[in-house]
Amino acid sequence: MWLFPRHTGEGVMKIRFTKMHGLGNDFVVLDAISQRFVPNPAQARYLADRHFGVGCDQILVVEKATLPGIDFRYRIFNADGGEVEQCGNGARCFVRYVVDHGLTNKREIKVETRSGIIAPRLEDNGEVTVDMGVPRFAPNEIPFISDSDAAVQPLRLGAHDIDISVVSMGNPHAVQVVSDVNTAPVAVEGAMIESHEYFPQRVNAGFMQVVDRHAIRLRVYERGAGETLACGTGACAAVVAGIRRGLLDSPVRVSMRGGALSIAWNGPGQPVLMTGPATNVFEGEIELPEEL
Ligand SMILES: N[C@@H](CCC[C@H](N)C(=O)O)C(=O)O
Repeated sequence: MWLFPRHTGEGVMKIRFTKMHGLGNDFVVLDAISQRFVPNPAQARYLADRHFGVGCDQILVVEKATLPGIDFRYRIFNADGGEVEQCGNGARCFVRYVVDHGLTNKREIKVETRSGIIAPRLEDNGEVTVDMGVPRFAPNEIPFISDSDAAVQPLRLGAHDIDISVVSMGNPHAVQVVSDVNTAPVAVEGAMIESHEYFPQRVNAGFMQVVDRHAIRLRVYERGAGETLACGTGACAAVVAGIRRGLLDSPVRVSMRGGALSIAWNGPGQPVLMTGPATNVFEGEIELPEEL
């Protein structure tokens, strides 16, 4: 059985792309301004496939803005083909992409995403700082089935309860504190939390180890992608959860398997600032069967 249609030479589309990563969370970036292409779910899965396609955790699509005073719109598709609201590591790569490809000469850019406007800035040292917006805790904004927006809430997982903090960074996160990220049951529990019935749009599951009041270690089982080497919105959500729980003080260094981010948050009603690198890997062209 073929997992994907064979390439017959007929009905084939060629798509230009750039492969990038933010701390090992990797992306296929598409310029949908010059080549007018936005992947459908099957095409997104094909591009993301690490055996048949290019391979990535998410696909980022760069488009013209639709709102006045905004520079670009960018869209995010998980490896499972689903379109999502926000991506922290993606936001940093997006900025490097539009600057490096000469699509803008600004270093501070306003970008439309599915969950609102974000404001990334390319720093002199090549890192990118992103104003990721104000975190939300109301259950209907996650969405999470609960009548409480308490900083810690129980969640039934199989035969036991875990304590989670739910945070929306535009996209949904459930963060738990663990004693050691290396031994945390990320694959098994992460998958159970991701598709828990109390999260009707599924959720990203974070496992945070507090090192001291300004440092954590973090692993994230991402909705629609599985465990990634780093998750920008996951880092923001974990720091916000840790500060709300009285465990952390801003700024916090978040160490993940792919590297570290700096996250700052001054409390409720304030935006979260994320700073970290964005890396170009290579440029390429891939043939996409039209029947996908
Ligand atoms: N890797 C991202 C988050 C991508 C989206 C996420 N999987 C979701 O479904 O919400 C990041 O760096 O934030």
